[in-house]
Amino acid sequence: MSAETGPATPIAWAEAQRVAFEAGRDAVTGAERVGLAEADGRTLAEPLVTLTDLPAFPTSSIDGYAVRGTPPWRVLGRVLAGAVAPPLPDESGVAMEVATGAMVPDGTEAILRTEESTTTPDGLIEGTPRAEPEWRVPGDEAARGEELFPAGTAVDPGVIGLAAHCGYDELPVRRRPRGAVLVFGDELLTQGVPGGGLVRDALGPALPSWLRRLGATVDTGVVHGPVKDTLEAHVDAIRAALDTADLVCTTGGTMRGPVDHLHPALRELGGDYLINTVAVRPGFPMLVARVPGSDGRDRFLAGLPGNPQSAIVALMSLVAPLLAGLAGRARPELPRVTLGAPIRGRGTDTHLALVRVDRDGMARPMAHVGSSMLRGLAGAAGFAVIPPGESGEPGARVDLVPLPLLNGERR
Ligand SMILES: Nc1nc2c(c(=O)[nH]1)N[C@H]1C(S)=C(S)[C@@H](COP(=O)(O)OP(=O)(O)OC[C@H]3O[C@@H](n4cnc5c(N)ncnc54)[C@H](O)[C@@H]3O)O[C@H]1N2
Ligand code: MOO
Repeated sequence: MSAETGPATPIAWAEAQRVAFEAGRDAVTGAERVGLAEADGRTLAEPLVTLTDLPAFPTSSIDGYAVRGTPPWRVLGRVLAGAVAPPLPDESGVAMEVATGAMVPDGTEAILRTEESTTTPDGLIEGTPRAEPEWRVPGDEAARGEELFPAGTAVDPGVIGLAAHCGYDELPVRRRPRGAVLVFGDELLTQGVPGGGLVRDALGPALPSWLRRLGATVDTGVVHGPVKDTLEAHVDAIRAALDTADLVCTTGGTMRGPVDHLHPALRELGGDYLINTVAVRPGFPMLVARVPGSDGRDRFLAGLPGNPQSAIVALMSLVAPLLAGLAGRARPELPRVTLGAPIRGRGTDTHLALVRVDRDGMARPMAHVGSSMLRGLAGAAGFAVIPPGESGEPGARVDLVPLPLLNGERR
C-alpha cells in the first residue's frame, strides 16, 4: 500500500506485531564472524555445533591416584592438568598420581581421592575408591558435532562461555541492525526548562538507549532534531537517515495536522505502508513503512506518535518485533502476569496499560499514565495487554510487554 493521503484503517495490535516481525525477518541483516568478546547481544547466524567432544578427553574430577588392579598400588608418575597422560601398563597394582583436570591414563579402573588414600611405609598407596565415577568421559556433556543451540539464538555471556568451551574463537552472527532517530516538532526544546509554549524533547535523548536495548546500534551522529517543520526538511532528513540506517524511527507528525509532514514525506520518498495506524490505545497513529534506499535495498521507517508515552507504546509494539526480525531472532514471546487490580478495556482497541510488577508477582496499574506523560512509564515494568472487547479484572492472566530493562532496574 503506497503512502497516500486520507485516514487509514487501523489493523489489530496482534496482527501489527506479526506484520512488523515478518517484515524484519524478510530483510534479516547479513552474517559476519566476530570474536567471542564482541558477540554479546548478537544473534547466531548458524547453529552452535560443538567442535569437539565435551570433555575432549577423559578428565579427572579430583586430585588423587588413577589406579589399576588391586591395592596396594605402586605410583609410576604424575599427570598434571594440561599434559598428555601415558597409559597405565597392563598389570595389577599400578597407579598414576593425577590432578583435577588432568587427562586420565588409559587403563585406569578407578581414581582414589588423595585425602582418602594412605601411604604404606614402603611408599605404596592404599585406600578404597568411591563407587561413583571420579572422572568425566568424552561426550558426557556433548558429543562432537552435536547442535547445542539453533541459528537465531540470542548470544549472551552464557552462550559465549559455552562457545569457548567447545572450541570457537569466533562466532557467525547477524550484523546488528542500524537505527537512526529523527525528532519532529518546532515546539521542542533540546535543553533547559520548558515553558512559554515550548516542551522539552523527551524522545531524542531516550530513544537511542531504548533502541540499543532492543539490539540496534545507534550512533550519536544519527540522532537529529527537531527537524524543521517543512516538507522539504523532512524529506531531506529522512533520506539522509535512510542512507546509513536499516530502521529510522521518527517521532511526532503521525497525524495530519497543518505541520505534520511525515505522510507527505513518505509519499515523496516512495514509501509503502506496512502498517498505518493500529487499533491500540494509546498510540494508535503509529506506522511502519518500507522505503527503498538509494542502493536499492529496502529500509524501514517507524513513525512513532509525538505523545511521549504513545511513542514508547509504538516502540514496543512495532519496533521491537521489527528489530527482532532484522536481527534474525524469533518473535519475542510475551510473559504472562496476573492482575492485582482492575484495568479498564478500551472497547474495540487493545489497551496497553503501564503496570509495575509487585513482589507478590501481581501486576498493578501505574498512576500518571496519560499519553503525554512519562512519570508512569519511568517506574513501570511494562505494559499489560488488555485485548479488544475485554476489561482486565483482578486475578485475570494477561500478556505483559516488558520494557527492555536490565536486572536490578525497577526492583
Ligand atoms: N484531530 C485529532 N488530533 C489528534 C488526534 C486525533 O485523533 N484527532 N490524536 C491525538 C493523539 S492520540 C496523538 S498520539 C497525537 C499524535 O500526533 P503526532 O504524532 O502528529 O504528534 P505531534 O502532533 O507532533 O505531537 C503530539 C504531542 O506530543 C508532543 N511531543 C511531540 N514530540 C515530542 C517529543 N519529542 N518530546 C516530548 N513531547 C513531544 C507535542 O508537543 C504534542 O503535545 O495526535 C493527537 N491529535
Ligand atoms: O493515541 Mo495517542 O497515542 O493516545 O496519545
